[in-house]
Amino acid sequence: MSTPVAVLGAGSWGTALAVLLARNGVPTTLWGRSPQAVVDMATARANTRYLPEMKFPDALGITGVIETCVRDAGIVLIAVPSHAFRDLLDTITPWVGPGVGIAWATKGFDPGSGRFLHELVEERLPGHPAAVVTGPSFAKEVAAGLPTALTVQSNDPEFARKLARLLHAPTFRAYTGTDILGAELGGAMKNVLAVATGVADGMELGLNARAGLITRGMNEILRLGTALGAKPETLMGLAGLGDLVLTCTGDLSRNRRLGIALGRGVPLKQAIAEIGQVVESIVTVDEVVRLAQRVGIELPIAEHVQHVLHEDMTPEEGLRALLAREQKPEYPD
Ligand SMILES: NC(=O)C1=CN([C@@H]2O[C@H](COP(=O)(O)OP(=O)(O)OC[C@H]3O[C@@H](n4cnc5c(N)ncnc54)[C@H](O)[C@@H]3O)[C@@H](O)[C@H]2O)C=CC1
Ligand SMILES: O=C(CO)COP(=O)(O)O
Repeated sequence: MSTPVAVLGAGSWGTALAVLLARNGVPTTLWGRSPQAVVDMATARANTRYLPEMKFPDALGITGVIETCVRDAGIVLIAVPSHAFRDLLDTITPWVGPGVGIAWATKGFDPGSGRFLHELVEERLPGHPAAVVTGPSFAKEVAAGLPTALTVQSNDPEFARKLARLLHAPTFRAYTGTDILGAELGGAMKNVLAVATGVADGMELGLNARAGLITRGMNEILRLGTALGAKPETLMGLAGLGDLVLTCTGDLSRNRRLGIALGRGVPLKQAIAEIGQVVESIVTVDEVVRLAQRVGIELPIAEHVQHVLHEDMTPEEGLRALLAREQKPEYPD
């Protein structure tokens, strides 16, 4: 029998991954925080709030009891928002068995400390195989069975291969690698940059502006990533460029939709409420800017997204300030 997997977090992404695993014949249990949501999912055999279109296979277990779920697992896959990651990890740490692999599909940093999620995992569960599962993957498209490619980057190549094998399906390709930091950085930064392209599109600034922002955004990912030790190939791969393109151009993206709403003049609070799901850029932007300041890297687009999200700069002022920056070489010689 295949390794049992506990998927923690029953939002749209945790649900999609759990269903994918269960359809592949992997014994999978999906844990949700809300008792009512757990009852509803068990009754409807679907996550009617977050991903109604994806019916649960009979074999998928649903639970509200996190301790048993984690104790019974050979792999724990965390899919809660980044703001909930540290507390969840602290909760489950005593129940994780020896050698159990820890994976996460969360995109972002530990808010407040700005630490990478893999640092939290390695600190609490030293010696365990650890992996980030990331890449261009809208839950709704996975639910619809549309072709998707993502990457599993791990400190343990055997664990990466195993997890990728469990996820791999006829319309779901899972690649592997060893650059956790690069993959995490790409997945976090693309959310911030998607707000910028969303703002430009909301202001109807045209396709040239969108392409310019995506490309200069990629430059920001590359500069910060390589300064922190990420591999350029990871940043130019599924976890970086791939997810940047998806999130900056795909209207299913909540981060892009936030930008579009702001660009159209919708107030921040109203835009967040209308989206009604996690919008990671709101917390991630502060950590990205802080991280860049720590290593002395300027990130004009990310910094202006921060001004617009948190410092009362209007989208118009943000874009005008970006355009008014001094002329410079496209990249250092
Ligand atoms: N939806 C997508 O297409 C993708 C999402 N992701 C990432 O997955 C993570 C989760 O996002 P989604 O599932 O999309 O969010 P969502 O907005 O669809 O659902 C959030 C879920 O997290 C749960 N939650 C919130 N606080 C919690 C806590 N303290 N403890 C436990 N559960 C808690 C909520 O009850 C809800 O079930 C994010 O980091 C996101 O960037 C990554 C790839 C694709
Ligand atoms: O990470 C995602 C796709 O890869 C989902 O993006 P949003 O969180 O912007 O919806």
